[in-house]
Amino acid sequence: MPPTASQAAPAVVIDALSKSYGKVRALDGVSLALSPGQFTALLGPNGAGKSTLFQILTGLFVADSGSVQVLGHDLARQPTRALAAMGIVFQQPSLDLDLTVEQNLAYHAGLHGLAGRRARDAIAEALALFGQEGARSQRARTLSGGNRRKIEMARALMTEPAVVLLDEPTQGLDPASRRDIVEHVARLTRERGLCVLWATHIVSEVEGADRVVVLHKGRVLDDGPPADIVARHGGAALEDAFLALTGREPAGRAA
Ligand SMILES: Nc1ncnc2c1ncn2[C@@H]1O[C@H](COP(=O)(O)OP(=O)(O)OP(=O)(O)O)[C@@H](O)[C@H]1O
Repeated sequence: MPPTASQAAPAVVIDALSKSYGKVRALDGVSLALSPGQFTALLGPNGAGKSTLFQILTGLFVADSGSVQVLGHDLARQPTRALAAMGIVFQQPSLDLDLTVEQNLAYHAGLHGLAGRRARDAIAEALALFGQEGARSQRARTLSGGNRRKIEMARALMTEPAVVLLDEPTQGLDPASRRDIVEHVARLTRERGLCVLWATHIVSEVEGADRVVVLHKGRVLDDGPPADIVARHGGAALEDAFLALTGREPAGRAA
């Protein structure tokens, strides 16, 4: 029997990570271990530190202190190996809208040393994961916002990463597209044993996550399955617990 997410060795270990911008402490001693096969939501309001954590995990920023290990590779000492294990979907859309979907993915494949038939196969497989085979020859500009996001996710998965980081990946999408994308990624997490970290401030999209890490003012305030967080902090739903944790009472409870 394969190990469950909680039994498997962590794919990512974040230890006591801190980062300040001048006097603003964006991350204050954040520690997390992320498991394969687990969809972890990093839930925090604006300014919580989510993007700062992602920028450190993706090697764009260096932490003031603390460490990150990805599949046992230290991000500071072995960045190439650590980064090679990760697929990333950035908060800002990043497709070249004047290129076709295939050209966008082929460019990314080339950056990862995939060419010729291997690249074509990887592109076809990645597009199929998100039901986007038919978009292959279309210019990215002609796709809906939701489908552009799916192409970015296909691109992130094309190199078969063990770890997938998504920073507010549903920004600007309508509720139906958001739900569709969350369900897609949750299914792939289970089927492929991915280690997924999904940052968002939208509570409703992560109610079905395996685990929710609540980040506020650079600190982890709670961490666990959504039902456990709700039970610990009261209220009827994750949103109530989130508002209580981050110091903003649910509207119904305001005096
Ligand atoms: N480049 C920067 N220079 C100065 N302060 C910054 C910089 N980037 C972020 N901050 C500050 O660091 C804190 C954490 O910001 P960060 O963008 O990481 O949060 P976030 O949770 O991603 O927010 P959002 O949901 O709004 O994107 C905030 O107080 C923010 O104003």
